[in-house]
Formats: sequence, structure tokens, C-alpha cells
Amino acid sequence: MHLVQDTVKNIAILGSTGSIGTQTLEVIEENPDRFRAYVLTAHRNADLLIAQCQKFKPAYAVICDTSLYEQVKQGLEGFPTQVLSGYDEVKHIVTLSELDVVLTAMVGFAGLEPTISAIEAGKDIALANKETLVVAGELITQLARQNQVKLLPVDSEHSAIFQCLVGEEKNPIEKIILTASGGPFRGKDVSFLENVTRHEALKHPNWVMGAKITIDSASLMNKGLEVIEAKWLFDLKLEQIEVIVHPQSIIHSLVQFQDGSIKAQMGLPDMKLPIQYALGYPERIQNNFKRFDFAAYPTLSFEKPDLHTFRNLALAFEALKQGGNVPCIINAANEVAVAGFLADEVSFLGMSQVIEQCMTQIPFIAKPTLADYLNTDKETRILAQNLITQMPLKALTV
Ligand SMILES: NC(=O)C1=CN([C@@H]2O[C@H](COP(=O)(O)OP(=O)(O)OC[C@H]3O[C@@H](n4cnc5c(N)ncnc54)[C@H](OP(=O)(O)O)[C@@H]3O)[C@@H](O)[C@H]2O)C=CC1
Ligand SMILES: CC(=O)[C@@H](O)[C@H](O)COP(=O)(O)O
Ligand SMILES: [Mn+2]
Repeated sequence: MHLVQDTVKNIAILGSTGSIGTQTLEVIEENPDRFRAYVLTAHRNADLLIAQCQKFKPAYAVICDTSLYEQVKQGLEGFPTQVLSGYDEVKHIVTLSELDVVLTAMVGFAGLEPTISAIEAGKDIALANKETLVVAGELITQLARQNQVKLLPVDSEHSAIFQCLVGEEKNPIEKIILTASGGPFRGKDVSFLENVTRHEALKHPNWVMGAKITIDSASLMNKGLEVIEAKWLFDLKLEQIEVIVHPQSIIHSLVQFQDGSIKAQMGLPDMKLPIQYALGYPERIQNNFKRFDFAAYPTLSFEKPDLHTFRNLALAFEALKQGGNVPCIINAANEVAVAGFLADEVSFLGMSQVIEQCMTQIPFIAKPTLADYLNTDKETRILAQNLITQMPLKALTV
């Protein structure tokens, strides 16, 4: 008798209700012979989680906010999905033996601990949650090596670099060039940024994404976080990472090799491509995504980032240079600052002030443990919130 091997990959999507999560479900829906949604998790969006489970029938669903457990349970009565609740269940569920890949699409520091559990359980990680590598890049990459798991980048720039490196395993990288759109305030000066509103900052020129990363793109903190993410994913020195503003977001990033040759990965801005590449790796799966037309883009342009106006990118480079728990500090301070900006409690430029003050006031730890990261995150959040409360707020019109 022949045993038929199940070649369908079982995927856990942490944060299935977000921008990356919903696009991942689209990729899964388009490839039922390859991928199965096995675990879905959400924070508070119970209605969407219920609808996703009714459609995809995963084995498990986790709603992190425990007060919503009954609602999700009732919504899935008669469906085959087992409903769980609480953040600790996310850390536990990623260790299921049936899982092949864990796609981390939760936003922020919350991605760290479930990713560690998944790596320790030997699961390959499709990593969208860049904050995990920003906070604890050394620890995560070390754990991944020890457990022989793949860290498959989903972030578009890192997917581009990853794709450029295929077949180049023996060729040293001279440098990588991360492209940045420049966000909605590209070309503006400090006096303009003083009074910008969340409404204006949420208008990304090329990508539709969750609110936190959209604000990060506007302040160039997203590029700063991506510099740190790239350092750990590709084992680079600070001097090997360059950022260039490319307003069209067609070239997703580039690698320059030791002979000076540069490889780029290009395409229309669509996150489904890097998501599909990470899930299908090393295969390139045929799809019907819209194709790039060179004639429609006669100009692809490039400019240096303005580190004086967009302080966050300079602060991220500085955090990477200092190392230790400093990237964890800027991440926590930034998360609180962005939440404050979205709640009209802090101005756009005030966000950089909060981050800079946290960098100087939170004690430095050269070789942090996981407990140190958890504590640094907690302490920084308290300080950042206090700083925001004390800060005079410039007039904000929404
Ligand atoms: N969007 C994009 O195009 C890109 C995103 N990324 C990265 O991917 C990650 C997700 O981004 P994006 O999809 O835009 O974000 P969204 O805000 O759209 O989605 C976030 C998801 O995380 C869940 N979530 C939020 N907070 C928590 C928490 N404390 N605990 C558990 N789950 C939580 C949300 O649940 P609920 O909806 O129930 O609140 C939601 O499912 C981020 O790290 C981002 O930097 C990287 C490259 C591109
Ligand atoms: C889609 C993606 O990967 C985002 O991180 C995107 O790159 C944000 O655009 P910015 O280049 O404006 O930060
Ligand atoms: Mn990106």
C-alpha cells in the first residue's frame, strides 16, 4: 500500500485580520493545492476572524482579547474550527506538529514571543513582523540557526534582496541598497512637518498598509526599522547598508556584489508577490498579478534621504551603531509615539523627540537576554508615555 504524502503546507497566520494577513489569505485561496490556512489569530477584530474561519475552516482560531472569546465561539458554532483565546495561546499554538510555516503578520513587539516559540518548535518563519528582528535580531537569528529554521522575508525590500541573492551563496555582498518611497512628505522641510495631521500622514503614495507602518513610512522610521531588519537577515555591517529614496516603489531593493555588479528586484507594488514567494520558496508560483509595463513608467528616479528633516532614520542608524538594547528602545518608543500621534496626543515631529529622549534615558544593556528585552520594552513604554503627557502639543487640525 502506498501512503499518499500531503504536499499542502499548513500555514499559521498570526494577525490574519490585518493588511498582510488578509493578503496572505488571498494567496492561500488562489493556491489551494499548495497552502492551507491551519491557524488564524487576531487581536480584537472578532467579526473578521469569524468570517475568515467560516470561509477557510482552519483547525484553530485564536482571539487574543479574551473578552471576545464567547462572541467568536458562538460565531463558529457548527464549524470545524477550535476557538482559543489569549495571547499565551498564540505562543502555544505555533508549536503544533501539523504546522509547516508560521507567517508573522502581527504588528509590533507582540510578534516577538510567538516567533521565538515557533522557531524553538522548528517551524519555518515567513517574517512580515519586522519589529521582531529590530528588537532582538541577534537572539532570533541565533535561535533560527540552532533550530535549522528558515527566516523567509515578507517585507518587500528584504524579499527583493533575498531574491537577488539566490544562486549567489558564494559571492560576498559589497552592499545592499534599500529603496524608500519617501512617504507622503517627501521633499518637505521641518517647518512643513510641524503641523501635519494623521490624516495627511496616513496617505501613503504607493502602498495600502496598516496604520502603524503607514505612519512609520511617513516619518522614515519604517526605513530605519528595515535597515536593522536587513542587518540581521543578511548578516551585514552597518556600512554595507545604504538607503535611497525611489518615489515610484518599482525597484524593491538592490544588492551590489564585490565586482560592482548590481542586481535589483522589480515589480508593481503588491505585497501578494513577496508573501507568495515566502510561502512557496524556493518555487516561483505562476499567478495573474498585474504585470509591470516599462512604457508606463518612463522615469524611475532616485534621491538621497533627508536625514535632517526625517530624524527617525538617523536615530535608527544610531541605534544600530550602539547595539545592545538600543534598537529595542527605539522600537518601543516609536510604537508609543505612533499610537500617540494617531490619537492626536503628540505631533509628527514630537515622535522623534520621544524616541531620542528614550534612547538617552533608558539604561544601556550590551548583551540583553529575552528578559532584558521584555523589561526594556516595558520601561521604555512607560517613559515614552510620560514624555508624551508632559510635551506641549502643537496645534493639530485633523
Ligand atoms: N502592510 C504591509 O504592506 C506591510 C507590513 N509589514 C509588517 O507586517 C506587520 C503587520 O502589518 P499590517 O498588516 O500592515 O498591520 P495591520 O495593523 O493591518 O494588522 C495587524 C494585525 O495584528 C493584529 N494585532 C495587533 N496588535 C496585536 C497584539 N497586541 N497582539 C496580537 N495581535 C495583534 C491585528 O489584529 P486585529 O485586526 O484583530 O486588531 C491584525 O491582525 C507589521 O510588523 C508591519 O511592519 C511589512 C511590510 C509590508
Ligand atoms: C510594502 C513594504 O514593504 C513597506 O515596508 C513599504 O516599503 C513602505 O514604504 P516606504 O518605502 O515608504 O517605507
Ligand atoms: Mn518594506
